[in-house]
Amino acid sequence: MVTHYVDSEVGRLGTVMLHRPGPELARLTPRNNDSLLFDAIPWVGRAQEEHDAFAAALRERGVEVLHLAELLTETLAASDARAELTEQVLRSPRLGDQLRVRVADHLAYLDPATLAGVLIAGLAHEELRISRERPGGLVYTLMDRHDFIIDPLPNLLFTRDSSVWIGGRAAVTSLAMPARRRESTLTDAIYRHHPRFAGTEFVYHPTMEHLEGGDVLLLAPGVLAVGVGERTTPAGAERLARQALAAQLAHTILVVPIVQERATMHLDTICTMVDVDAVLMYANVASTLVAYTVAARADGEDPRMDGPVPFLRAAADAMDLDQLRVIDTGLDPVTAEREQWDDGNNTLALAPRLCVGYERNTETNAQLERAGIEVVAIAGSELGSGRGGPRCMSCPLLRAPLGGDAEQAAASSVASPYRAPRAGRKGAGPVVGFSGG
Ligand SMILES: NC(=[NH2+])NCCC[C@H](N)C(=O)O
Repeated sequence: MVTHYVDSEVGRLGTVMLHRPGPELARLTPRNNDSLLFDAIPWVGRAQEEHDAFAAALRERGVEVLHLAELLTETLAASDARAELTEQVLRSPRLGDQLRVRVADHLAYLDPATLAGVLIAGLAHEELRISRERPGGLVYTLMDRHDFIIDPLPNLLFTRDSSVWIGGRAAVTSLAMPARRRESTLTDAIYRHHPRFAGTEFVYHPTMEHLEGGDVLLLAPGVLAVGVGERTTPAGAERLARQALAAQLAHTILVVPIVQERATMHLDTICTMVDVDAVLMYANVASTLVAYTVAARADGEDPRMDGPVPFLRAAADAMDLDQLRVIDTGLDPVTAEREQWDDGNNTLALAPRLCVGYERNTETNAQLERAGIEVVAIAGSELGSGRGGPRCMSCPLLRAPLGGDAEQAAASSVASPYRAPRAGRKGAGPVVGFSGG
C-alpha cells in the first residue's frame, strides 16, 4: 500500500505532518521577532489551543495527523540520526572550540525527546550547565545569558516550507532565510532515518538552490507551479524543474514571478487550489500574474522554456482544461488586501470543494461558500502572527491520487492503491510515470 504520495493540491487528504508550536514560540521577543520572521509576539498557550483545534478539525474529517516533534523524537532513537543532527548544530562557527565541547557534552546526555526539544526550541546560554571544573571559555563568558547557543525554530510551525511531496518522492527544500535554514535538517533526518519513511526517494535536497514549499503548488498530476520571489530563487525553480522532469514527476512546470515582499513571501499566500479546476486567488494580482512554462524535451536536451503568458491561461493549458475557475471576484481592494495579509488565500484543501481557512477572513470565506466550496473555519489570531495560514501549517504526506479518473479518485478512499496517471494528454507531453510506491 502506498503510504506517502501526493499528486495534487486537492485529492482527499489522507495524512498530514503538522508541528504543534511549543517553547520555541516563547523565545520570541520584540528584539528578535523581525529576524525570526514573526510580526508579533504570540500568546503561546492560545496558539497551542488554536493549533490543537486545527489538528482536531483534520482528524474529525478522517485525516491522519503526524506531529513533527514526535517523528523527530523517534528518529533520534537511531544513533546515526542523533550523531548527524548533533554534529550539525555543533558545526556553528559561533561556538568556538571550547564552548563546542561543552555543548556536545550537554547534548550527549539528553534523552531523545529532550534532544528533539532542544533542536526545536534552541538552547539559551543560561540553560547550558557549565561546571567550575570544565568552564565554557571566552565565548561563553562574553555571551549574554539570554543569547542563544542554538537558535530556536519558531517557524517550524509552518511545516509546508521545509519539505514537499511530489508524487511518491520527498523534496526537502533549501530555505532562504537564515532563521529557517536548520528546519530542513530536521525533515531530512526524519525522512532518511525514521522507519516509517524507509525507502523514501528524494527529488530535492537542502544543499540545492533556494526553494521553499510554500512556493510549490501541485496544480494537477504532472503539473507544478513554482513561485519565484522573496524565497524561491529563479535558480531554485530551474533546479526543481530539472529534477522533477528528470524523475518524470512532472511534464510541465509553471514558474511564476511574485512580488518580493513580506505579504507575498510565497506563491501560496496569493493562490491556493480549492477544487480540481478552481483556484482561490488574491484579487489584486489575479489578472496580472504571469508564468513561464518549462517542459520536457527529448532525452539529454535542456528543457523547453516559453512565456511569459498569463498564469491562468498557462495553468489551464498545462492542466488540459478549457479554463481554470477563479474565486476572487467581488472583494473590494482594501478588504482583499486585509484578508490576503491574514492568509485568507492560504487554504488547505481536504478534498475537492472542502478546505480549511482562518475564520477571521469572513469575506473570502463567504466567496468560497458562494462558489460551492465548503470552508472549515478555524481560529488563528495567535497562529497567524507568524504570517501563515492552514496551508503553510501543513505538509501533506498522502492524498488520494487524482492521476487516474479525477472524479473516481476524489471519491476513492485514501488507502486505495495508486492508480497510474492518465497518459497521452493534449500536447503529447511525455508520459508521467512514478517510481514511488
Ligand atoms: N507557506 C507559507 N506561506 N509559509 C509562511 C511562513 C511564515 C514564516 N514566518 C516565514 O516568514 O517564513
